[in-house]
Amino acid sequence: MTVIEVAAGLIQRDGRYLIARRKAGVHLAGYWEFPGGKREGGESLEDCLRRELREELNVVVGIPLPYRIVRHEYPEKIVELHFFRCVIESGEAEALDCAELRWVLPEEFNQFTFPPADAVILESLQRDAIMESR
Ligand SMILES: Nc1nc2c([nH]c(=O)n2[C@@H]2O[C@H](COP(=O)(O)OP(=O)(O)OP(=O)(O)O)[C@@H](O)[C@H]2O)c(=O)[nH]1
Ligand SMILES: [Mg+2]
Repeated sequence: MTVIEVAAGLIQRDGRYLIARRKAGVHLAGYWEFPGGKREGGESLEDCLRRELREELNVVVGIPLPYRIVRHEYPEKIVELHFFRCVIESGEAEALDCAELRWVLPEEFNQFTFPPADAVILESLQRDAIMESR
């Protein structure tokens, strides 16, 4: 099975992260996720992320900082998710290509259903928040 490369943004503001709910009719419909999408030919992962965030949210982000890479096998596909930390440089996020948007604290992540691949990232961000509050 071919591996699908995806770039996803951990967009932080005032201790909260921007999460998006996937639209009906797509892979993992209704799940909450970190905005982003598939890399297109010739594009770097950073360029991919910035394009996806423009398309999905109509925002421009500053230089994305690599956070973690997670490879996950779904029954129908293998994804390699490249998570980047970033902040919005201009624009206010709009739900252009998702069902709903929320700014949430790491301690609230458990109230939302994320794709199984995201579990390690959610735990990691929760740990970071605890460390930063010390
Ligand atoms: N964006 C994003 N995708 C994720 C996350 N976790 C996860 O398993 N995925 C999976 O990675 C793939 C990302 O593709 P996508 O559907 O966002 O791709 P895209 O924006 O390019 O849309 P497209 O399907 O219209 O080309 C999906 O199969 C999705 O289920 C996540 O936190 N963020
Ligand atoms: Mg997407």
